[in-house]
Amino acid sequence: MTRSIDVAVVAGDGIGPEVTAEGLKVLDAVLAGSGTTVRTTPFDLGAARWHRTGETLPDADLEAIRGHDAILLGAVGDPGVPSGVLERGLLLKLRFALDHYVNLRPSRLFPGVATPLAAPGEVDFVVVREGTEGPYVGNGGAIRVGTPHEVANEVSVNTAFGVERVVRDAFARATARPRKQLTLVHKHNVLVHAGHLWRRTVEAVGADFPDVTVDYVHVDAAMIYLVTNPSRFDVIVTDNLFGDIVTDLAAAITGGIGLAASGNVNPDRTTPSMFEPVHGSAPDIAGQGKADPTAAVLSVALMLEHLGLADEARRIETAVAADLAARGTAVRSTAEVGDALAAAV
Ligand SMILES: NC(=O)C1=CN([C@@H]2O[C@H](COP(=O)(O)OP(=O)(O)OC[C@H]3O[C@@H](n4cnc5c(N)ncnc54)[C@H](O)[C@@H]3O)[C@@H](O)[C@H]2O)C=CC1
Ligand SMILES: CC(C)CC(=O)C(=O)O
Ligand SMILES: [Mg+2]
Repeated sequence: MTRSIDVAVVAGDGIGPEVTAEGLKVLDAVLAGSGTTVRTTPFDLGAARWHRTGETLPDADLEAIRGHDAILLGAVGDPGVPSGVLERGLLLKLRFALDHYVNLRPSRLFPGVATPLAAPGEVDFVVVREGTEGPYVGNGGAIRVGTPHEVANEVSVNTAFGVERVVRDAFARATARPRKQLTLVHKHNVLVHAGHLWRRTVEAVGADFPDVTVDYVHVDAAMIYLVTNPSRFDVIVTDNLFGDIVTDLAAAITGGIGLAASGNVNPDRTTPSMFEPVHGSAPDIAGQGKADPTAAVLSVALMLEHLGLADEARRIETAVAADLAARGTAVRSTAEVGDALAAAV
């Protein structure tokens, strides 16, 4: 029986459209002849739309996106748009409105990939970053702006409901992995209110997962271990801000930000989940055909896995692994990498 999947595409800004084009190329190639067809709908959202109309994510677009099976996003953010307008008004609005409470960010050091680490060992962990709360909710404000007496607050919101559901998801992932180990990363020695909620929640939920070994690392020390002993991590669960920071370092130690994929997942499947590279719009290299599209391609694999197309996801990962192993020091354009991966799947 033929199956059809409907993907909303928000290519966005900077290198977003460049890497997304390669992701879609590989998506088409991997589904060719598979019995699954894909229909993609591009959404004109990002800096160009904002410049033209002043809009970031109007309700009509959000509702149209909601009707798809999944979303593929490139990146948003542009030097010509005030910082935060697109990041909050488009990207975070999508994550919050669609209740993407699990921000899934796998980190794996593929064979043959250069790492800045002296002794990496085997690196294969996943960060389960909370996606709808923390300091990113916009619970803040400023007074006396621009004066020497300015006061600016950005309050981190952590609800028992929100922490419990993401912690439970992280435990479920840990229990399904061979090592069955979960590390809570936080800063409960200082952030005692939020930190203790996270700690108590991990303790309580852990009782339902007796086969999972649990430990705790303060976020500052986690930065040490990610560099000195990343093999110690299997599943990391953490809040929205810490997870954002941890996963850029995780990318850097596993071959660079151009390889790091992510999923903004609604595990309850009441809304379409959204898949995107961990990186941003990289205005410093935009338009030069230099961006590595591998992160976007691996994000397509995460999307296929989420949609129940595990074989196709594995084929993409296998193609990426082979491509990375063969890369050496050759410099290839964005399209050359995409073409090679599309041919390989
Ligand atoms: N998910 C999203 O849409 C995100 C958007 N942003 C936005 O992107 C803009 C730029 O932010 P930055 O802090 O510079 O982060 P960035 O991730 O865009 O770039 C950081 C560094 O990584 C490099 N880089 C990024 N992606 C690459 C790729 N695929 N291949 C090779 N090199 C790559 C860039 O050239 C730059 O040197 C800002 O407007 C920011 O708010 C940042 C992070 C995530
Ligand atoms: C631009 C931020 C809202 C997002 C970000 O840096 C991320 O999700 O990694
Ligand atoms: Mg980030």
